[in-house]
Amino acid sequence: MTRPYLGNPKYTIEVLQKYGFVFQKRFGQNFLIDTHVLDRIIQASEITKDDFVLEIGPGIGTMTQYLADSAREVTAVEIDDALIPILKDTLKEWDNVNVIHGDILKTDIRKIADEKNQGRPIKVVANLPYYITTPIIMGLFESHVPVDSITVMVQKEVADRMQTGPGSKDYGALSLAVQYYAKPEIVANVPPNCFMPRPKVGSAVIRLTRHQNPPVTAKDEKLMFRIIRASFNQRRKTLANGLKNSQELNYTKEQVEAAITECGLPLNIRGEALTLEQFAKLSDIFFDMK
Ligand SMILES: C[S@@+](CC[C@H](N)C(=O)[O-])C[C@H]1O[C@@H](n2cnc3c(N)ncnc32)[C@H](O)[C@@H]1O
Repeated sequence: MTRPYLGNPKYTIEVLQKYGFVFQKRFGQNFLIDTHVLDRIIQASEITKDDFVLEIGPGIGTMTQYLADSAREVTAVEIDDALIPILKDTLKEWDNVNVIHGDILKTDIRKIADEKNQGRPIKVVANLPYYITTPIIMGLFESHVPVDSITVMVQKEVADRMQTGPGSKDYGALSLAVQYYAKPEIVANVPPNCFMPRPKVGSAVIRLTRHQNPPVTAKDEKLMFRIIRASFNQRRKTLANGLKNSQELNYTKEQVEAAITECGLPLNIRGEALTLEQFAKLSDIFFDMK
């Protein structure tokens, strides 16, 4: 039989009306209603029939249907109680989908990867709830869950921040953190009319392909990220001032200035001018001072 695919405004409205569904702003609910965008996400994620896919926030199951067609198996984690019976209905024709009712930030993703994919790297695909984009992505990287790639719809501005390099106004702690763990590539810009309801901001699909090994090695990864955060905390200040005034670090003015000089950088340089390599070098200098 022909499966009842969602992914266009007519079927989406039919499902919403059938269940009397009310959108919850607090859950960042903007459902995709454009088949071209769905095709582009599936294509960019390069899913094959060997892959296990984790979807975050399936909504009414629109993208889940596409993922289930392409992947070996899909697990989708959805927080909203009201969507669980809807997903049961819209996904009933697919036997390779498992829906977990819960909060992704409290979900043991490593356990899912172990049970469903024997601990091998999984693919993550999602139209993310924008209010928790950064904790979701950083949580996936920092917890060292085996992940091959993350292909996600995010706010356009956030996608730009993830992809950009030194010197740009968008460059910051998020750019460096993402680029330490993965290679970012914006694969589509998506206007508000591709969603129901329409978000107030533009969106973009970004693919983050996990590095086998980070592009730089720092003696203490956590220290390097504390230094990065401190450097961007006060954007208009120099790197030296950011580091001196940081609550997270505990270095004297003399130590900070000595480290910056040893790194071969001028004392008036700003954090946004440094590459990941330079932050790693600076972090090692501080590490050796202890
Ligand atoms: C932007 S919508 C995407 C819905 C669907 N994937 C689509 O593209 O049409 C985000 C989804 O994430 C769900 N969500 C929000 N916060 C969540 C959380 N903490 N854990 C799991 N799902 C969440 C929302 O209820 C919603 O279904």
